[in-house]
Amino acid sequence: MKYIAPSVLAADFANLQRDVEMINNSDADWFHIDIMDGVFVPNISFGMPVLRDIVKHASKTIDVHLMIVDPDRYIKTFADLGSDILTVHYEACTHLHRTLQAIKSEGMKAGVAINPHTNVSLLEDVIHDIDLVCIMSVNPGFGGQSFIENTYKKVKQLKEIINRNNSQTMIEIDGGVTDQNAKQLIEAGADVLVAGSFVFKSKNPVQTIKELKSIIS
Ligand SMILES: O=C(CO)[C@@H](O)[C@H](O)COP(=O)(O)O
Repeated sequence: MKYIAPSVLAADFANLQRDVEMINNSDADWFHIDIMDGVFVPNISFGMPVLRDIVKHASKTIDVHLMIVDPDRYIKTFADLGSDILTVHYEACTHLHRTLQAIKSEGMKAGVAINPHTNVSLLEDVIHDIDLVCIMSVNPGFGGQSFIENTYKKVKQLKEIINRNNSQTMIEIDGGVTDQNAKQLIEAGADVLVAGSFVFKSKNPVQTIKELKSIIS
């Protein structure tokens, strides 16, 4: 099964309920929610009150991507808010294994995101503890950036690590995803594609999601 996760960062925040309902009524599989603190990344997105209200209306898996320093402080908070998957950045964790255990102990699936400069081999020793690796295909912090072509190589390398270790870890790609790279990413080994601008800036987001879904199915 392959998944499409529209990134709410690209939604119209003045019409957030409308955009949440659009995702509910589309072929999308997950809600991708970006939390940015202005420290780990040079941008601030939104925080807990907004996530709480998204969760109130969302009827699909809530996939939360924390772009924050010291994410351990907020694991329980994001569980209580209704996150199904909680992804922390490799670069923001001092004791990644402990963080992953803490996420799971709160009943969530544990994700690790890696920046474009971070080598996938760094995850091999904890691959069995990771439910999802989010490979950043742009530098995190902003929507609407261009896809970094080196991502295909990283997906293949990570897939090899996953297979070599008989792990069930899923691979998610985040940043610059369009109908031009979706197929190649899935062929390289990706399971989940996050798409923000490509969906929300299109004339018909429901149709765009449908098209992405048919490309990857
Ligand atoms: O995490 C991020 C950006 O840091 C992403 O989730 C973006 O929201 C993806 O947006 P597009 O590149 O698809 O516009």
